[in-house]
Amino acid sequence: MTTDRIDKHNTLGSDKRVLIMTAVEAERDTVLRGLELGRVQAGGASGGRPREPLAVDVRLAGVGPVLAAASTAAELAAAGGAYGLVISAGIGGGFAPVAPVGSLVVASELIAADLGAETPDTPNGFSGVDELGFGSARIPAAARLAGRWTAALQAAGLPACCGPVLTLATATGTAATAARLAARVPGAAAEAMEGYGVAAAAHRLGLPVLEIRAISNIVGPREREKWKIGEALQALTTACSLLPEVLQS
Ligand SMILES: O=C(O)c1cccc(C(=O)CC[C@H]2O[C@@H](n3cnc4c(=O)[nH]cnc43)[C@H](O)[C@@H]2O)c1
Repeated sequence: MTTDRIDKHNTLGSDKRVLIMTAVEAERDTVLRGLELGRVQAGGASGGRPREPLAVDVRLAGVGPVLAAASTAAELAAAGGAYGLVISAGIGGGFAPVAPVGSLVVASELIAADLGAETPDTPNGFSGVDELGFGSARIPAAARLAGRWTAALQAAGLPACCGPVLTLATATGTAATAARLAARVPGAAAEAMEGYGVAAAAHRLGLPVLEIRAISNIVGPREREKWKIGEALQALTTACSLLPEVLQS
């Protein structure tokens, strides 16, 4: 169902656009800067076949999964089938030791980590909607594109990994919650607040989805003043500059 806009080589159909959703303006501007950098670099590269410019729209989702789903659904509806791929992009918290500050996480799965019920009689004290029989809190990313983006980041010398990215309506602020989430989702790499919402809107229409998070802080006790936002946005710029090569090669 998610392959019809991505051809057998896992490249984007030439008539399809890419929709990138960010929570806030600073992230949107960073993504736009990265895409522009990619364009300039591709123009300057010698040899090889010249590429068509990637048709990308970068839009604001707002903060949190609910706004993100509503905003993405509205963008997709307004575009009437023009999009072939949807990406949630921004900064995020990294789970130690998987994703240190300044690194990048490409989602393997986008997981609504707090969508379920507290169940004091279970080992984790929580049952997700999957266990409760109310659908799924997990949406897989477009696997080959996620792998290709991760490989491109690593080849460019950036610390990057591919793993589950958790979406939460409430950002984690204690070590206890961080430990609970890591136990709930083995291999958890990052958390943010929009990915699953963006993905739910895309998934409804059978569109493939990706999420990228540039790590500004470690998931755990809240120390907002220590977030390395500039470092994370710099990493996000580079990641987005590689996107045309990832999607079009
Ligand atoms: O203050 C700034 O300059 C600034 C620039 C860019 C982004 C921000 C944000 O505050 C973005 C909010 C956005 O960040 C995600 N996020 C980041 N760390 C975490 C976390 O540890 N847990 C959950 N979410 C996190 C989240 O997606 C927010 O929507 C500020």
